[in-house]
Amino acid sequence: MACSSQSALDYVRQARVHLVRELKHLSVIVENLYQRNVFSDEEVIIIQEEINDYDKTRKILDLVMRKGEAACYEFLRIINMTRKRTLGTPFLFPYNKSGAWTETKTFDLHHWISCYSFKEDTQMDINYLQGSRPCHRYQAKLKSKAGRMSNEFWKANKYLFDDSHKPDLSYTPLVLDTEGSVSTFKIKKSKSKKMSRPQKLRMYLPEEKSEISPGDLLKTDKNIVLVGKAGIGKTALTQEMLKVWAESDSEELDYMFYFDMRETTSDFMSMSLEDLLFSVFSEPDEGKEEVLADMKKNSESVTIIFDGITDLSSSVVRRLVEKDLLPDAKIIITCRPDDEEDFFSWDSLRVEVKGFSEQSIETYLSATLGEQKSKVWSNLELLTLCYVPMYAVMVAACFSTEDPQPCTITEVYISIVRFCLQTNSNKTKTRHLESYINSKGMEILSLAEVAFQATEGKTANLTELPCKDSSVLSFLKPLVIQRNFTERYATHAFLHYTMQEFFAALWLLKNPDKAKDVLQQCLTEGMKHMRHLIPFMCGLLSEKSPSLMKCLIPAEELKNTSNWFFKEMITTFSHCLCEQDEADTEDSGSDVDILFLCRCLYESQCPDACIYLLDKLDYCLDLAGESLDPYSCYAVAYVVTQSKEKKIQLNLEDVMVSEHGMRRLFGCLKNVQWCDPLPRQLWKIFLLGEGPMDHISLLALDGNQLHLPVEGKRQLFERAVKVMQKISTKVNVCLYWNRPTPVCQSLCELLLEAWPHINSLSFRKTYRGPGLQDQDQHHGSLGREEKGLLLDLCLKAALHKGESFLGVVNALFSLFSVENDNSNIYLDFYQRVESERCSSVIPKLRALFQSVPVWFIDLSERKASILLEVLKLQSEKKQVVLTSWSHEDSEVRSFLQCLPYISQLR
Ligand SMILES: Nc1ncnc2c1ncn2[C@@H]1O[C@H](COP(=O)(O)OP(=O)(O)OP(=O)(O)O)[C@@H](O)[C@H]1O
Repeated sequence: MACSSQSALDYVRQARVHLVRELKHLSVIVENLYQRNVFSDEEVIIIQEEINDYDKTRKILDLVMRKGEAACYEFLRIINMTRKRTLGTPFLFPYNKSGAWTETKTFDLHHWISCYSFKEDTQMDINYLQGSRPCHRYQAKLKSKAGRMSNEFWKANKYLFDDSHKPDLSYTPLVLDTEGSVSTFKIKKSKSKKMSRPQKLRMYLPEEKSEISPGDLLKTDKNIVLVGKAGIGKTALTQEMLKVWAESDSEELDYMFYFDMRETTSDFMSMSLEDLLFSVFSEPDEGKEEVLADMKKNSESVTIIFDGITDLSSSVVRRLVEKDLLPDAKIIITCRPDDEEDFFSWDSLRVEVKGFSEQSIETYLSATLGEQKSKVWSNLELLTLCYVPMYAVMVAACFSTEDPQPCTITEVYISIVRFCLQTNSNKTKTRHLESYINSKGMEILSLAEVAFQATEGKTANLTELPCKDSSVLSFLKPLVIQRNFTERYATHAFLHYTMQEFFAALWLLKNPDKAKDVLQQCLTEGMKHMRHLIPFMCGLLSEKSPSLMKCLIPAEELKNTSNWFFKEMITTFSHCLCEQDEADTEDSGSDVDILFLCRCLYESQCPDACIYLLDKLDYCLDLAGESLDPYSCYAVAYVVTQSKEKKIQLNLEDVMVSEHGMRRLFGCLKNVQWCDPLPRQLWKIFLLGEGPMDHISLLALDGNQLHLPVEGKRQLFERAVKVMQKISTKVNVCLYWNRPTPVCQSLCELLLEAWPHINSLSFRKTYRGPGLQDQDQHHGSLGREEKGLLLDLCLKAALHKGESFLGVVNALFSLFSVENDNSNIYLDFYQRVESERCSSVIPKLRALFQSVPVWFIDLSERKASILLEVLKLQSEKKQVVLTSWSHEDSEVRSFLQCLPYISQLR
């Protein structure tokens, strides 16, 4: 290696003979030398006047060497920084396998320049021109076009979102698989045990194996085939590559072109390279020939993207792909799996675009929906549907609108179908879409038919493809099924199973005679999966649905079907619900429950059908034990809200609801009977729910009352304390006993901590004890349980509350409304202290008992010895009123011992 003290002049001189032969892009070298003030204007002219490149090179070298050491050093720097262009392609063979220089006649200028040891100087930041000015200007033009195209691509779908919720759409990482071969589209017939529906749906989510970014793909110098299903993100990926390139600040002179083959294929047929690059994409503002020549000479600096290629019928595209034109250019093509065949033998990197991983779906939904994300996130069907980015856009767009516009699941699917058709009809304007759907009616309905047959046959593989129309194919992906080692067959499947169910429902509406059978099938063990078609049928029958249906099935036919369908469905399913109730089995096998019916009716948006169902259910919706995602809450709230004249009885025992769902349910509570145990159920849901809940609204709903059971999870009571501490007004606490039991420790702790925030305490018993009715016991005499609770609390206060004990006990007495009867409760308290052997607190009781002016005692019920102990504790004699007498001698004797402490006896 040369050392830094090495003379630049000598270094150039030694290589002069090779440089004269090899140097390329002389204009670049001259321009850089001129910029660095090595050459003057006159010298540049002198060089340009030389006739051929050989003479030009000699002139440059001679002039530089004549100018001495500094000029040669500058020359070497320029060669070093522009070596890719000025030294041409490097030779590899002068080195042996271990990298040592071998005797050879060829002098490698790349090696030569890399051996010169440059000073650690500031020139690193200087921009050296890599090509002529027109080339650099053209590169800048292409970069600005690439940036613009990418921006326009991401903006194009913004119109789908509500004006108030327009998100900034941008690239979200896609799962890119470079390991798979064509066979990744194969699926093996699994003999493993049956999977549940959630398991099956989760299978759609691709797993991220190794993260590959668009930037990584740009860096590889291989050609690339991006293969993926319709709407999976191939164009988005190429647009992101354009953006990354446009924003890169590398000094390299390179060029990038993008062609949307769906838009331009027909024009490409007989085009020249120049026309393709300059006329179709972008024309240089100056030096057209020079730019084209530069690209031809340095074809490794050209990248061309052909997006959505279906064949190689255009000769210019074929010649580029086959390396007949621009042999070192990097060609990137995107195609759907069906069209990949033409590129099997192409020397390229195959990248399968697999869509969004679960993580990316979350990122995408957070970016587009923010907090509203939970509406989609909690619904596995919709969540897994979003692995196809084109579907994710529509899901996000549908849910981006806030209430009062309800969005049913069917509406989301209809929007997706319309969006796919629009994209596939070569971006037909929305206003032309209707006629496009009309013209494709046959194809769409034939797809619906195969969807129905497959669903009925419990398979996702479509036995036969209805047609090869692209509008139909955009919902499908090709599959190769491996029957055994030797046998395979090609088929198709929907991009998502729920899409198949949607189309199957569509077919049923075209063939309503079959719908009755399907309703019956839903109730059988073997065919219960058919129930997933019913909500879609209801949604498609809805008069509010966007106009997909009217393009496919005459409105009259739909009306005829809806006239009987909802009633038939409710009768069939509610009958099955009654049978379940009678059999009282948890698992009837049909999986049709009230929640399912509510979902169907929400999809239908049909108030009459809701009333029909409520009537069948006696206006009672029992949702006990259900887990209600936000969508289910929308559905329940919708059904309840339809009952304007009669209030609904709602059972929410042990129901799980998210905060978002709760907000929905709140809206319908005015139509619900507000009585036990609903308030307690709601408080339980609120306090045990995840995420922040709107406690203020719940308190406001019911006279500032907080309802709590006397037994429950610790978290329930801990959160209740926090709620009470947070709000400024005191709350009215209502405690529920649903069996005769002491209250749990956590409740005691709550009351001892939160009593300053409690305005009143009331008690309700929801059990029927001997001689007891359902009770609502407010102030007044205490029942056994309440008294037990009060004494527990007083004892705990005595044990743990130190100085503040008196204040706490008095506050508790007043909360339990026992002022008028206090002497009895004091005796009870003393008795409890003794029985618990807490003698250490007895001295504390003196101050408490001091305030009692008269002691009342019923000797038929209480031992006189207790009175004696209590009287002894006090420093002065007290009045005693004896309300009943004991006939036991020992009691009489005990009482006589009290006399010295009594001032007056009545
Ligand atoms: N990585 C991504 N990040 C965010 N949105 C994406 C992404 N990929 C795709 N999308 C969204 O999905 C829509 C469809 O994607 P795209 O056009 O890239 O699909 P495609 O694979 O090229 O489909 P086709 O085969 O029909 O051409 C895009 O308009 C874009 O809104």
